[in-house]
Amino acid sequence: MALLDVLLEYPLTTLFVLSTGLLFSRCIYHLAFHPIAHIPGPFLAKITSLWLYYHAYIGDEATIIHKAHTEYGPYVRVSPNEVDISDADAMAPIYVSKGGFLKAPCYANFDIDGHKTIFSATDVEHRARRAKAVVPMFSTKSIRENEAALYGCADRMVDRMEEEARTGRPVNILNIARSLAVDAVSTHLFQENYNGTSEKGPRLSVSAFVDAFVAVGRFFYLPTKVFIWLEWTIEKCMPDEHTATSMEVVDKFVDNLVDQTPAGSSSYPGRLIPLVERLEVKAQCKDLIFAGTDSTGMNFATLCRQMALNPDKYEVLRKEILDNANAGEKKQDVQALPYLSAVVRESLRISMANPTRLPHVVPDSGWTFKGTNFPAGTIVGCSAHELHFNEEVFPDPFSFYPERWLQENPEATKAFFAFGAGSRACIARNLATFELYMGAERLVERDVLRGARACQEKVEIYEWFNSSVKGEKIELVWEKPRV
Ligand code: HEM
Repeated sequence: MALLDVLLEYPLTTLFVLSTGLLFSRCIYHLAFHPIAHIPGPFLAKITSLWLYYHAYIGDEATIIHKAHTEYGPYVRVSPNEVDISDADAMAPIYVSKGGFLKAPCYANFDIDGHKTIFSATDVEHRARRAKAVVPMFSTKSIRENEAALYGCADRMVDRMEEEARTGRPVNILNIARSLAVDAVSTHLFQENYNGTSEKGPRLSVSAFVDAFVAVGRFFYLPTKVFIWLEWTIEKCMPDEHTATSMEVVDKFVDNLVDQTPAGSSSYPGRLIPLVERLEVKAQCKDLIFAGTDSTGMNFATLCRQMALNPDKYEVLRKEILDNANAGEKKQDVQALPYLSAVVRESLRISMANPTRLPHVVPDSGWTFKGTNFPAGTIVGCSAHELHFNEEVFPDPFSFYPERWLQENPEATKAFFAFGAGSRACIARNLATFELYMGAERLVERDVLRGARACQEKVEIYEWFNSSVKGEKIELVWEKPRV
């Protein structure tokens, strides 16, 4: 009774002592008794998820986790219940075998307008119904049948780059690469060209919309309820005119597209209309505009920048492409050209369009990997940053060196993670790869990159789920403007 009297007499002190005690015992639990207490990691990451939230927010997640791997080895506990694995052998069990582990619940933070998308859905059945309807559009056959329209997009992109190069001012090739990407996605999947390549402004009309989704990556790991609340607060307290305008432009494009698409049409929205309500079809289309514009844009801009930085490699590529163009009956499909293939792969390896972990959940049966136990419910994953910059597999990993792909190299092939892996790997990898090949082919054929110089010494990024280029520019300048 006496203790109770003391506690009631000093309520604030009591509250403080109780909450400190609770917090302390929670830390002890996470450090010593949690089912993954045996996995090493930074002290703060072991006791609280705030460590991961913070590094995701400031955009140095991949770098800081890399440092932790050098200290702790291939498994790093990055939050009380989450492990980052820097071993390519882990890709098969996590992402591939028997459909792989399920995506982690935090993918719900990428839902659009309250709808689960093909990308964000964690439920296999939910995703499968929608994906089955649209997956034929991503086949090589379907892309080949639409080749002429897609090359039209590439030609307009080259015209635009040539026109901007002539000004003698720095040219934001990220903007131009994004315009190719949005045109290719809309032309092929929506059967309606967004026409980004014909825009004249310094920033593509779709860019602020895309960047707003990219910025969701800052909060990727937050519990979804917290995320929704935070997003709402940011929108209300810090409205951004650019983003609002861009959202409106994209909404209008998608509204018209979906409202005018008849059920049974062979386009992407037409295939979804019989299955789900139109509001969801619109959300699925917006998801493609985001996913398709951002990653392909970043990769194509990286390819152009690397060609400008490496004139000797550019000459090798140009010779291969011109020889092929003049080969008459022996002309090969561009995707069979070895040096171009190596340039595309190396750009995908080095671009860091998606640098961080793709988190999945260990199933009820638990998982033992190379003698280490990961209990059911643990979130595990690999990242492109760890796999692509592993110097044992890719010597001098930060250098652009297409030649590393010219010889058979099973270790490098195994570690290639640009599109993820397994059943949830990028649904559009054929389309994205085709865009990179045809864009490069057309640019090099017309010799547009000759004389281009990279303006930035280094392209710095926020290491979010989809990386964001600091300053939103990757610039080249043509010192002797092309005539
Ligand atoms: C070079 C360009 C691209 C790269 C590097 C890329 C990368 C990725 C990666 C890493 C994933 C796996 C994400 C995860 O498991 O969490 C993914 C999934 C996805 N991507 Fe891409 N992507 C590219 C282009 C595209 C394009 C052009 C589109 C749409 C037109 C697209 C649509 C999607 C969708 C819908 C998913 C979810 C697939 C699923 O979960 O079933 N991507 N992409």
